[in-house]
Amino acid sequence: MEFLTNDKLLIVGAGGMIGSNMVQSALMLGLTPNICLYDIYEPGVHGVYDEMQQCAFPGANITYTVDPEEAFTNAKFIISSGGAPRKEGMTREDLLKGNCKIAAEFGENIKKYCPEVNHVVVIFNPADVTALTALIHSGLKPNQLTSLAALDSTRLQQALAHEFGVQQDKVTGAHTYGGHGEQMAVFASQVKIDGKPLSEMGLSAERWEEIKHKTVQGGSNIIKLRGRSSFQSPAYNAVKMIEAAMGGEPFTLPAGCYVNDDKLGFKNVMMAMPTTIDKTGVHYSEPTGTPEELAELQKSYEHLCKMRQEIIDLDIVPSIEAWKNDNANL
Ligand SMILES: NC(=O)c1ccc[n+]([C@@H]2O[C@H](COP(=O)([O-])OP(=O)(O)OC[C@H]3O[C@@H](n4cnc5c(N)ncnc54)[C@H](O)[C@@H]3O)[C@@H](O)[C@H]2O)c1
Repeated sequence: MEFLTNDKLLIVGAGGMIGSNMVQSALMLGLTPNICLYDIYEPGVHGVYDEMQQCAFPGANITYTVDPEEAFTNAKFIISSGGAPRKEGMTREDLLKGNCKIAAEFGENIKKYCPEVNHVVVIFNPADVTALTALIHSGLKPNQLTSLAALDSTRLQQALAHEFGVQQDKVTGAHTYGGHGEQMAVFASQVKIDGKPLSEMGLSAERWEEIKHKTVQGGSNIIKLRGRSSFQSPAYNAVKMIEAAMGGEPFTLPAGCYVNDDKLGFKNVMMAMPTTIDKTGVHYSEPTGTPEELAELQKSYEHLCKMRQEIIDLDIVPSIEAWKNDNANL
């Protein structure tokens, strides 16, 4: 089997639903034969390892461990879903304290065992804040660490495709920016349906509000339908992000990235932006939208700043002025 690279890919949380699906997706897409599965729960990760071996992927060199040193050493690419998922009735923000503590340790493991890592994707929620925590503690450059935010956009794309009865990939520019939570900013002005601007499709303002609501509640809806948090779509999209960082097809759905930009007025946050991930890391551009959309984005940014303050108050990360002591790249 042909692989994109031979570099070591570490999957953190590999015993869980997203993690185990990522291992399988990475092998099916031929990313690398060298995949290490890491989790704190031995029977779970052991079971996933056995299953993956029993798939008998040609050329695969899969290992598993519950020892962070063994896991992180020599890792060149990392994806982490290693944290608690939300249950019915919970928001992503409800996971903040526990998962941000895990994110701080995750960042420290990177700094200690694999400072030479190329790219890291953080999935566990609230992903913008866990990713920010991991970035501060890891010492990595901002373009080396992204968070999974794309599902909000693919949910919007799905809803619009259903609305107009078109194939999903005929809906373009369906993007959400800002936080990956209840306060995300859903943008309509760049959307095209089979090449035609959404504004010319006769969609009522009321119907658009319903579609927006459906997009924001997309993750909760999966929990209602399946009795658990989504796992196939996050697994696939996170693997596509890391594939892009390995030099495969660039990833162009919005990713969460570090933004500290005087011109845009967004300072010291991780948030979804118009982005491209390629072999050189993540690159963002300025979001284009109507004044109303940009005002929504501003609100979403302010919500992220509030959550950032919570992790500062909890002493999970230092105050912003002191971030440089942990990470000279910030
Ligand atoms: N960003 C997104 O779009 C998105 C989408 C869906 C789910 N999620 C989030 O992804 C995370 C994982 O979801 P899941 O469904 O795979 O959950 P899961 O419970 O099935 O798996 C999580 C795994 O992480 C492991 N784990 C816990 N703490 C760990 C640590 N400190 N180090 C290593 N491993 C650890 C657990 O043992 C478990 O095996 C959740 O936080 C969920 O909310 C994010």
